Amino acid sequence: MLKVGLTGGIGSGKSAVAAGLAAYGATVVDADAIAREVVEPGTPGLEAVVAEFGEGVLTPEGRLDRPRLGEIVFADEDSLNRLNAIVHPLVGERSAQLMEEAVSSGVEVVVYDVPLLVENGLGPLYDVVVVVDAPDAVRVERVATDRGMPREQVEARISAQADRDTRLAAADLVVDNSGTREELDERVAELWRELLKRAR
Ligand SMILES: CC(C)(COP(=O)(O)OP(=O)(O)OC[C@H]1O[C@@H](n2cnc3c(N)ncnc32)[C@H](O)[C@@H]1O)[C@@H](O)C(=O)NCCC(=O)NCCS
Ligand SMILES: Nc1ncnc2c1ncn2[C@@H]1O[C@H](COP(=O)(O)OP(=O)(O)OP(=O)(O)O)[C@@H](O)[C@H]1O
Repeated sequence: MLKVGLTGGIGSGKSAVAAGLAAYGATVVDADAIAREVVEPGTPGLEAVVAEFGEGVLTPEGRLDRPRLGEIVFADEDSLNRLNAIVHPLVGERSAQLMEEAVSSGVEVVVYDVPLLVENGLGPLYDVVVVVDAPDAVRVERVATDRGMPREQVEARISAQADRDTRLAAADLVVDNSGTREELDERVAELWRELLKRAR
């Protein structure tokens, strides 16, 4: 069994690679999805976020207003640190549980898909660290076009993350996603062959 840490900056194509690996048979644990679950209505996580940032970060329906909170925290490092201090321990705990379940299920490859692997020093927890890489300008364009996020917001998130060279320095394997989706599919097929080799 091989434990893979999969990371990449915003818009690198990390989720696309994770989906490809899942299709080949890997079990994927998704940190972004867990980070959403731990602040669902009725959770201690959401209560803690509201205690820190006020009712202004809730929608009229009482859900977390994610774009609003994003505007606040990615414009101010201190706010981002305070949000991370609430959410990251909850994500860490739930992820560890799910990773353990996946490992004991007997699957060959378990992938933890996490944007902040390098920033949070999580590399040593994995047998292999895979970095999905594309130039910053390409990432900004993809997220702005596909997700409709304002370019300045994408740029602010890039600034809040490790820079490209720092992330690449932590990689055991790099998936280049500067090209087309078809080229990415080919890279993912190669990656899967390499991971299976290392798992066996
Ligand atoms: C600020 C929030 C509400 C904005 O929500 P939104 O739906 O707009 O973005 P989403 O959560 O889907 O994240 C999209 C991408 O933004 C980047 N990003 C998110 N959180 C962070 C962070 N704390 N630091 C740097 N980049 C981040 C990542 O590349 C991520 O893949 C949300 O990102 C959040 O709660 N962040 C703190 C928790 C966290 O660090 N999550 C990341 C995985 S643990
Ligand atoms: N090779 C590619 N060519 C064009 N678009 C791509 C390519 N790879 C990914 N995309 C698109 O770019 C966007 C970002 O990709 P994806 O969501 O996989 O990135 P991510 O690294 O998971 O981002 P985030 O950190 O925001 O979760 C998506 O809309 C995706 O469909």
